[in-house]
Amino acid sequence: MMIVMNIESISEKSNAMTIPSVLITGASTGIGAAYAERFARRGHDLVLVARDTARMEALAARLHQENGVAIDIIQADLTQAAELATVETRLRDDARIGILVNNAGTAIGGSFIEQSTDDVARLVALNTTALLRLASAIAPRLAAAGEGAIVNIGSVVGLAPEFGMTVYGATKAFVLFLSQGLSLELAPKGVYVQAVLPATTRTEIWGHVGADVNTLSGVMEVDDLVNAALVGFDRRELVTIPPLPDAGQWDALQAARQAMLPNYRNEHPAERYRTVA
Ligand SMILES: NC(=O)C1=CN([C@@H]2O[C@H](COP(=O)(O)OP(=O)(O)OC[C@H]3O[C@@H](n4cnc5c(N)ncnc54)[C@H](OP(=O)(O)O)[C@@H]3O)[C@@H](O)[C@H]2O)C=CC1
Ligand SMILES: N[C@@H](C=O)C(=O)O
Repeated sequence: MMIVMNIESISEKSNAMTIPSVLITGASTGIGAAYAERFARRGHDLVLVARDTARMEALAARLHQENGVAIDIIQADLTQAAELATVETRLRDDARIGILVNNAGTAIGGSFIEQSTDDVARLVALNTTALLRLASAIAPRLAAAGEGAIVNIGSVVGLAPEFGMTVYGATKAFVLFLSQGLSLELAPKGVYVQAVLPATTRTEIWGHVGADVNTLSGVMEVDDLVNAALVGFDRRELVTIPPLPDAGQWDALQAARQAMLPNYRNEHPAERYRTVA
C-alpha cells in the first residue's frame, strides 16, 4: 500500500523557489532521521521515505512545527520493485528535489554460509539496487539542470573485509565505487556526489545484526555523525569518513590505488605469473 502525505507549510512556495527539497530514504529513524532534522533546520522542504509511516508522521509533524518546512511522506519498501518505482518517479518528476540522500540500508548477522540466499539477496536489493536505481532516477535531471547533489551512505566496512561482514561490506564497497565513478561523470555537469562512510554509530541497525550497541566500543552518536557528514557536504568533499582523524591516510590509499592504474595495461602476463613452459 502506498501512502503519500503532504504536510503543507506557509513557507513551501518560498522554499520551492529558493532552496531545493531533499528526498531522504530510511528517514524514519537513525541516520536518515538525523539528516531530516538537519536539512529541515537549514530550511529545506523534505520528502521522507521509509516503511514506518507512524514514525515518519511524528518526525514530520515535529520538524514542520519547529522549522516551518513542507514535508511529504512516502511509505515504501525499497526492496519491492513497485514501491521503489514510485520513489524513482518522484525523483524524476519533482523538479523541486535537488538533493537525494540515499541512506536506507540494513545489515544482517551471521557468516556468509550461515546467511540464507534470500537474506543476502534482500540485503543487496536494499543497500545497492535501490540506492542505484534512485541515483539513476535523479541524476539525468540534475545534470540537465547543472546543479544538485546525491549523498550515498556507505560504511567503513566497505573498506574492511577484515570486519567479517562480507556481503554487507560488499554492498558498501559498491556504494563507494559508484559514488567515485558518478562524481567523475557528474561533477563536470555541476552535480555534487558525496559518499559518507560512517563507522559504528548508535542506531537500531545493530539490533538487526543481533548486537547490543551499548556493549560496543567507539560508538558515535548519530547527531555527531550527521553533523560531521554535513561538514564534508558543505566542503563538497567526495568521500567523507567522519571517524577518521587523519585525512592523509585516505589520501595515501587513493594515491596507492591510482599509482597501479598504468600498470594494468600489459599485453603480456606479469613475469611473476609466467610459468616455465
Ligand atoms: N549505524 C551504523 O553503525 C552505521 C550505519 N551505516 C549505514 O547508514 C544507513 C542508515 O542506517 P542506520 O540509520 O544506522 O540504520 P537504522 O536501522 O537505524 O535505520 C535504517 C533506515 O532504513 C529504513 N529501511 C530499512 N529497510 C527498509 C526497506 N526495506 N525499505 C525502505 N526503508 C527501509 C528504516 O526505516 P523503516 O524500518 O521504517 O523502513 C530506517 O529508517 C544504512 O545505509 C547503514 O548501512 C553505515 C555505517 C555505520
Ligand atoms: N551498519 C554497521 C554495521 O552493521 C556498519 O556499517 O558499521
